[in-house]
Amino acid sequence: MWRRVTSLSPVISTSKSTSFDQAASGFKIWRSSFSTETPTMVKDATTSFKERNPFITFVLGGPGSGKGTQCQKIVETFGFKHLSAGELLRREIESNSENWSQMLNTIKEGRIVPSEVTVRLIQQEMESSDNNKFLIDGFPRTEENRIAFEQLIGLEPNVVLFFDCSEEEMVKRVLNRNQGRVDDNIDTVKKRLKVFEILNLPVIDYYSKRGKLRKIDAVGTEDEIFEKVRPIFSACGMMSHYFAF
Ligand SMILES: Nc1ncnc2c1ncn2[C@@H]1O[C@H](COP(=O)(O)OP(=O)(O)OP(=O)(O)O)[C@@H](O)[C@H]1O
Ligand SMILES: O=c1ccn([C@@H]2O[C@H](COP(=O)(O)O)[C@@H](O)[C@H]2O)c(=O)[nH]1
Ligand SMILES: [Mg+2]
Repeated sequence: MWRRVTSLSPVISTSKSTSFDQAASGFKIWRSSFSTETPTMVKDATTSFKERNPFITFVLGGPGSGKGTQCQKIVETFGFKHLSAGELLRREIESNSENWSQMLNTIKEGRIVPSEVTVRLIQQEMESSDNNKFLIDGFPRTEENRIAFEQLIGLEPNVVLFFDCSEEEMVKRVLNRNQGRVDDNIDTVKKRLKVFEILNLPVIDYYSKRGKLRKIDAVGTEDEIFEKVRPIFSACGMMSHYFAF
């Protein structure tokens, strides 16, 4: 049986932040006496995650479109916390957690793990992080995932990135990835592409209609693509995204 999601639990966290974060958060803010540039946010123990007013970015795109690669660059440049849903599931499998074999089979077949499992893992990581800016990579995969996140976490993303890549290029990248992933083979990739088209494109369409989608042409070098991502997160870009929602 799949486990159910636990309720939101209060956490205490401390984080370095930019002035943007301060403006965007409901945290009590104070300046460290050691630095005039690095304000520290102190969170009340009773404050729920939602009240932290986090900045949430969903990062979507087909298998091999470069989500993880670009997230790494966003982390280095803008200091986000990167949460890859697929990576969280792979960690669960490696730690032999409950249902690990069902999860492994699901991933091998390119299917989608039940929402309550994935949302619980994302929730735990977000709540225990002292960062308040999140990149949620490879999630939501389905409309059901999206609704589960919104209902359980009580928040919507501030912005949604979509790395738009041709199938031919995605297949080439996945088959060359060479990281030992059980789903990096031609049979599973074909299934993942189908699942992406049928289940993930409606999510992308939903956010497009909500004005939250930032579509990026993901063909080119990693650096070329990052130059298209950068303005979205530059100080002005983030402010306008934040206040637009
Ligand atoms: N712009 C690019 N050009 C060529 N290769 C790239 C580019 N971006 C990423 N890659 C390579 O393609 C492979 C897939 O990239 P990455 O792991 O970032 O994709 P992903 O979208 O996270 O895929 P998945 O959904 O399967 O996790 C990696 O080996 C990566 O080094
Ligand atoms: O929200 C999610 C994210 C991922 N999965 C499963 O994991 C694999 C790999 O995901 P990547 O994002 O490509 O690392 C994916 O094909 C799904 O089987 C999931 O079920 N739900
Ligand atoms: Mg990835």
